Amino acid sequence: MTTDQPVLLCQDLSRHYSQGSARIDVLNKLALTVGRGERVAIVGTSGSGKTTLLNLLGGLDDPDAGSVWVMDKDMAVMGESERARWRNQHLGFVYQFHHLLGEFSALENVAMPLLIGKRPVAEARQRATDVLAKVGLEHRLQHKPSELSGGERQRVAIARALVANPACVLMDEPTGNLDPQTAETILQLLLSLNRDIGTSFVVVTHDPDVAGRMDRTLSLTGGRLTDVTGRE
Ligand SMILES: Nc1ncnc2c1ncn2[C@@H]1O[C@H](COP(=O)(O)OP(=O)(O)OP(=O)(O)O)[C@@H](O)[C@H]1O
Repeated sequence: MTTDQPVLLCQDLSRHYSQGSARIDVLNKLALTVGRGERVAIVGTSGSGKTTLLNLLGGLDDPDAGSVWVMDKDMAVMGESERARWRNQHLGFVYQFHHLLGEFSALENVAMPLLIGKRPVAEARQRATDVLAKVGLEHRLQHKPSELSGGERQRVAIARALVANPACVLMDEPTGNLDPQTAETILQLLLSLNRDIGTSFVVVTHDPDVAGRMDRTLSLTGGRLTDVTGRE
């Protein structure tokens, strides 16, 4: 394994949906390479296929054709459980509806990926405590999601995405539905984690400010990605 190996690599990725007799070709031979520590924004109009792409990258859905490589492995050739393990080990997810488990505390939610990965309970709890402190929630460890604010829940979701030290975090509008100040705090936090740990990001966003703080902006149009970074 070389150090310049991409963390994510897609080739010829295609996905369509059928609606009655109609066929919607959402992704059409799409290509994407995300390097180690690279921050990539994905933008596109509503319905252009951003969620479809994110689901394929995360292995939550299968392409009609083409491949998704995570680190040095082709997701298509893995069995279901091996793929789940690989994903758990190398990818983190921050989706809009953060899917925190309502009956568990912030600490338990964040420790969950490590426990699923069969790490010892004491180690998982310690690591979850440390990561929650990093996102400024050391005083909210025992709160359940319903006892947290929207911004706090989003920070718990980020802590959970980062707890296993993934190579890459896939994010869908990580600052959506947050007030500007909380959004800025969360963005700063993500950028500092990228700087300190070298975690790569793939961020789907409608927010030009978020996109502008990534290394590259790719626009999803006609089922493919085009670089629209356009910096001076
Ligand atoms: N399960 C499905 N069955 C049929 N069509 C679908 C299905 N899921 C998505 N689509 C269609 O595929 C297209 C892409 O959807 P997708 O959710 O990926 O878009 P998006 O870019 O994430 O949109 P938004 O910004 O509005 O969230 C849309 O036209 C949508 O209607």
